[in-house]
Order: sequence, then structure tokens, then C-alpha cells
Amino acid sequence: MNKVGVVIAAAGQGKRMGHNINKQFLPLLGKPILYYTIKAFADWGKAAEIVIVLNNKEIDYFKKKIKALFSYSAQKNLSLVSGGKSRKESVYNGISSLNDNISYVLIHDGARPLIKKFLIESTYQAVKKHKAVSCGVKVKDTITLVEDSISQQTLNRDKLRAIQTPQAFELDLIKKAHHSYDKDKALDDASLVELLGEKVYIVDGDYNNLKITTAEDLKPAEVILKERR
Ligand SMILES: Nc1ccn([C@@H]2O[C@H](COP(=O)(O)OP(=O)(O)OP(=O)(O)O)[C@@H](O)[C@H]2O)c(=O)n1
Ligand SMILES: C[C@](O)(CO)[C@H](O)COP(=O)(O)O
Repeated sequence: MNKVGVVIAAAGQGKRMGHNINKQFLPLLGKPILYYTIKAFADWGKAAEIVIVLNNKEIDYFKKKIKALFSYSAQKNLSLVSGGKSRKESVYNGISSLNDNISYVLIHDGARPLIKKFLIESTYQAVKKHKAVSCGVKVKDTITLVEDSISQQTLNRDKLRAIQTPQAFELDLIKKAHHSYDKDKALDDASLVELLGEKVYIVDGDYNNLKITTAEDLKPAEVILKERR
């Protein structure tokens, strides 16, 4: 059986949120952001292992405030790993910790709590066919390259996608991609696979799969969650 693991990158500092608590512990309708993210993958039910990558200093806080919200059987499936300075390092620590019997890994941002089961499932189904998968939505705005406040080129919107997570890979392939490129490069996992010269298949993402980055993202996220109740 091809087993699937999940790595949730949650070891960032949430600097752009500008809050004294790390953004992933901020509440949405009374529960921490990261709780919703983990719950989506736990409820999906197909992951043999869910690895949560955390800042070392936040592991105890996580155990008290988030892990404790899950049932005993769900907790057994979760493992915790320390993160690194960059997202890439954190993901690397996560994928390296997965059991040898895992064939595929889904990598997701802890800061995307609105992920729905259909997108987890479509990413998973696609990776079994395509080996490397990312998801993205068509951009709605016109995108222009700017230098020194001067527009240089307006890009063809039809070919652009705003990339989200989950991104899914054969475990061996994503490990190879991480080993091949400099640890500090600020690239997502799919871009590392592209750099190897491998194709990354893009599935349709979800406009509601917001990444909670700045304070303005909290209200729309609560509105979306409320609608789902
Ligand atoms: N060293 C890092 C940096 C980021 N992340 C994770 O990668 C995801 C996407 O990153 P982003 O939204 O940029 O989060 P932060 O890095 O926390 O935000 P900021 O850049 O504002 O500090 C987040 O879930 C974040 O926790 C991580 O695991 N390890
Ligand atoms: C991977 C990602 O979610 C794709 O949109 C995003 O790149 C992660 O956030 P960061 O700000 O680039 O770390």
C-alpha cells in the first residue's frame, strides 16, 4: 500500500501579523488557527502520519493549547518536529522525519486553516499520477512587473496562477529536490522540484484557502468559517 504522510509547516514567526502571539495561535471563532489546519488533515482520514513542524519554544504551548483539543486517537497520529530558520528548512525537517514506509507527502502551511477536504483529496489523487503537484487559482487582478516605480511589463493573466498549499510529492522526489538546493532559498517546495527539471502538475486551488499573513486576513477567514458552520 502506498502510504501518505502530511507535513504541516508551522515554525514561522508570523512577523507580518505584527502581534505579540504567533499568528497561528490567534483565535478564529474561539479556536487557534493551527487547530483548524490540523483538524482538516486529521478529518481527511487517509494520512498515516501527520508531522507538525514547530518552533522549539512553542512546543509546550502547542501541546497545551492545540494538541489537547484533539481526541486521544487523533493525537496518536500527530508527531512534532522542530523547525528551522526558513520555511524550506522547516519542511526539510518534516519530510526527513517521516517513516520509511511513506510513499507520498502532502505539504501544507499551518497558516492556511481554511483548507477543505476536496482540495486535500484532489491533490492526493493527482500526486499518484503526476509525482509532483501544486495547487493554484487563476489571478483576478492584472499583474505587472515594476522597477523603480515604472511598469516594465504586464503579464498574460491567463497563464498565471496564485500558488497555494497543499503541495504533494513522491517522498523520494521532494527529498532529492530539498537536498539539491541551498537551504536558504525562499522558494516553495514545488519550485524546488521545478529546478530539478521535473514537471509539477497544477490542480485548481480554492479562493477560500487563504493564507493568514496580515491582520486583514483574520476577518474574512472568520466569515468563511462561520458560513461553514
Ligand atoms: N521558518 C519557517 C518559516 C515559515 N514556516 C511556515 O510556513 C508557512 C507559510 O509562511 P508565512 O505565512 O510566511 O508565515 P511566517 O513565516 O510565520 O510569516 P512572516 O513571514 O510574516 O514571519 C507558515 O505556516 C509558517 O509557520 C515554517 O514552518 N518555518
Ligand atoms: C507556499 C506558499 O503558501 C505558496 O503560496 C507560500 O509561498 C508560503 O509563504 P511564504 O510567505 O512564501 O513563506
